[in-house]
Formats: sequence, C-alpha cells, structure tokens
Amino acid sequence: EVYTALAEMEELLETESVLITNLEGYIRVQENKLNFLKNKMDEYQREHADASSDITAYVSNPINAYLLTKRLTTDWRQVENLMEHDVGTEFVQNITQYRNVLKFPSDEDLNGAAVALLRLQDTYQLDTSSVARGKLNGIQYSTEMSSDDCFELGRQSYVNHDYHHTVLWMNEAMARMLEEPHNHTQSFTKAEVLEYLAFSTYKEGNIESALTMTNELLQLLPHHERANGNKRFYEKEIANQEQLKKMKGDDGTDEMPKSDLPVAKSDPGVYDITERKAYEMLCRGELKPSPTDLRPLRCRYVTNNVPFLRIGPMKLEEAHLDPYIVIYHDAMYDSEIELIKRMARPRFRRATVQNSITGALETANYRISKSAWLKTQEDSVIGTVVQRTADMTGLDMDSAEELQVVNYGIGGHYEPHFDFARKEEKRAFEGLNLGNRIATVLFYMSDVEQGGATVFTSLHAALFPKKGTAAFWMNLHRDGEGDLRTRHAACPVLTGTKWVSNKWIHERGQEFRRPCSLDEDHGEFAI
Ligand SMILES: O=C(O)CCC(=O)C(=O)O
Ligand SMILES: [Fe+2]
Repeated sequence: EVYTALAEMEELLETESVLITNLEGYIRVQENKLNFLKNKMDEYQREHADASSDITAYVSNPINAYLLTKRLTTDWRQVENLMEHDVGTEFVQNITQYRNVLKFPSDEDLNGAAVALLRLQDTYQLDTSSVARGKLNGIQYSTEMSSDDCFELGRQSYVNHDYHHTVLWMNEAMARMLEEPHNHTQSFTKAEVLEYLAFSTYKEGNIESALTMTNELLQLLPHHERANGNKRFYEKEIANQEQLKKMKGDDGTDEMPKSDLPVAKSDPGVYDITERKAYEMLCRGELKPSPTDLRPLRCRYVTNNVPFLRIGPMKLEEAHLDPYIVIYHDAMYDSEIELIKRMARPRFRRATVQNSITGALETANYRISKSAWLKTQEDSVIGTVVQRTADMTGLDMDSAEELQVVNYGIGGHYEPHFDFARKEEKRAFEGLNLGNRIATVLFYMSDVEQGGATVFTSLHAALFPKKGTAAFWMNLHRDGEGDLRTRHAACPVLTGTKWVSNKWIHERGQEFRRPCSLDEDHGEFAI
C-alpha cells in the first residue's frame, strides 16, 4: 500500500500527470470528431433549408437530385461511421496499460488515507469544518474539501463502523451542499446524506434525532422503503423507552447517562489520565515539563574520551535526567541523510511489529510507516554513521541491529511501546543471540512541519524532530530488566513528512562498557 509512507505518495503524482495527459488527448480527439460532425450537420441544414423553400424546383434540377442522393448515401454513411467509431478506445486501452507500469492506489489505500485523516482529527482535536476548509491547527493550507470529498470521508467512516466520524463528515457534506446550490457535479443527494446521518445518529444513541432526520428524508422521498421501516423501528424504540421510564417512576429530571467508570480521586490532570490521553496531549504539546523539571537540564560539548571527538566534540542536550535521555546535535549531516534516504527508498516495506505470542512479524494499525534496513558495510557513509553512534553512546556496535530507516506517511504514527522485549516476549530477537535491546539511538532525518513528536508517555516528555539530531536512551536497567519508564510513541504526522533512523544496540559486547549490577541502579551511564 502507498498511504503508509510519504515517499511513495510522491509517485502517485507522476501517475496523475500521465492520466491528465491521456485525458487531454481523449478530449481533443472527441472534440475533433464532434466538430467534424457539427460542420456536416450545418452543411445538411443549409442544403435542406434551400431545398425546403421550393421542393419541386429543387428536385427537378438533376444536379440537386444527384447531390441529395449522394448526401443520403455515401455522405451519410461517413457520418454514421464516424458516429459509430469510438475514437476513445485507444485512450482507454492506454489506461489499462498504465495500470501495469504506474503506481495506482487501491481501495485499501483510500481507506488508510481516510482513517489517517480521522486519526489526525482526533489526536490534534481538529474541528471538522476547519479541516474541510483546509485549515490544520490554525494554519491555512491551499487545499479545501468539496461537499463530495466530505461525503466520501463520511461514507468511508460508515464502512468502518465509525459512526462518530460519519455524523461529523455527513453534517459537513450537508452544510457544504447547501452552500453550493449550483454544483452540478455533486455525486450525492440530500436524501442519501440524511439516511447516513439518521442511521449513524441512532448508532451513537440518539434515537429522537434519528427519527427527526428519517422524517425529513421521508418528506423528500415518501416511499423510501428502508426509511419507512426505520421510522417504525425508531418510534417503537422511543415508545419502549418511555414505557420503561414510567415503570421506574422516573420523573425525567435525571437524564444524564450513568457511567460506572472509576472516578479520579487525586489530581486528575497528572495521575489519573489514561495513557492514551497523555499520549494525545503530549502530541499536541499540551503536557509540558514544569520549570522545576527543566532547570537541571544542561547542554554541553562532549568528547566521551574518544580521540576523534576531542578534535570535534559533539553537542549534547539533556532532555530528561532519570531515565537519562539526551539529544545529540549534528549527529547526521545533510549529505549523509540524502544518501541514506536514496538507499532506503527502493527497499521500503510496510513496517512490522512482533507478535508477542508467536514471535511472527506482522503489520498493525498502531504502527503505520514504511521502513528499510541498511547494512553497515553497504556504503562508507553508513559505516561513518555507525562509528559516530559508537562514539556518541560509548557502546559496542557489533551487537547492534542494521540501521532501520523509517518514513511516515499521512497520519503515520507508532503508538506507545517499548523498544526492548519484555520477559513474556520470549521469542523476541530469537536467533540473534545478542540479548535484549539495551539502547536506542533515534536519528531525526527531517524537520516535521506539524506533529510527529516522539513522546514518552510515562515521563511526560516530548521530543520534537529536528533534522540532523539524534535522541539516545538506555532501555534496560543495569540488572538487565527493562526500564518501563522508556515507554514512548511516535505521534501522527499532521503536515510535512517525517524521516527517522533507528539504531538499536543489544546487550552483548557491552559487559565492560556498561557493566551490569544486581541493583537496578539507573544512574547516568558512561558517555
Ligand atoms: O519515530 C519516532 O519518533 C519513534 C520511532 C520509534 O519509537 C520506533 O521506531 O521504535
Ligand atoms: Fe520505539
């Protein structure tokens, strides 16, 4: 599928350009054909008018008699042939051939792109009408959605049983339809929107509104069979509910739906929010560290006792103290980034996750991106980057995985996860025999216009991508146990594109560089 990475979406524009040229050609030959026929018709009309003014005189002239006969035989045959001849066949055939060579999105892609847009809408709390007007998080972009686009997004949501978004987008389609009364290319009717709206509103639990909309639909189409059936059903449901209320002696003053969700006891802003909420708030930049959290964080030049770094020390910025998370600046140069992207592009595959029970690699909606692996030996530039990673971390690279290059497409994200394998994930890294993933180095290979932060859901820390920087943290405590506080996620990309590379370093070979210890002391490691 193409929607999972922006790099592949670019190819779709090439496809579109070929299709436009083809359509232009088709329209041109159709126009030529129609122009020819129109000229013929004018000629016939002219002669015919002449003849009609004095029919007897006209046919008594032998030349006219001949010409009339000719017009209705060979000339007319030519017209008929042309009418019959489908000048478009060649162009339609072209399209069929393009399908084999050009990249075309599938229905699955359309669904993926729609779901991604809705995910962005939820995560960044974007209001429907702003999105439809091309405004994302307060920034106005040039694209707007037509009523048809809104309707299609509502329909996709409906197909996915996502009634919440169906209602939002069908309402928007309706509002836009009323604003564009002279739109002749609209592919849907008011009655259709009402049907989607009524049913989804019912599914969302509002039967009264569903009934009102169904009645409105029936005013337009009184014999609509399904709507009539639904109307009876909604009326019966409402009657049943009233009956139930009466039986319970409910006086109607307590209409709030009850919930048996636990009620937060302590500060709800900090402790009782679910991880999902924290994730989304971090992505929106709403959960910021307090000044007391920030005060001890420092920036400095480091040499890590590496001779090479003594000549050119690296810029280190502390992002979190315990667990220690640092950002290295200028960790990857633009020329290296360009080469790495170029090498990765042709090898992109949808990123997979490991099934914790079977150990099998599979795709999942909670990780949407494309990735490729680059070996250290493939190019001296990769070798340089890996050596720099060794210098930055003080860790041995022999046990590290290959460089994983990742590109996120529309709404691409990776929900909260650990990079290390937990005890129950016995089959993780099976066969490697290198131990668990002791550390992560995450290179940012692009700026991201909006969204795309890496967020640590239990630390409430967010790292916003900056091209050329690299984040580094240890995933394991000194006793080898996974550090649960390193749980992190990649927020959906709202606008722009996001490229990162992961270098995952394993336990083997680090015995002397990061000696283990029985206590789970997670003090600063050697850098
Ligand atoms: O892209 C990011 O910001 C984080 C990616 C990540 O956590 C991963 O690939 O394991
Ligand atoms: Fe990760």
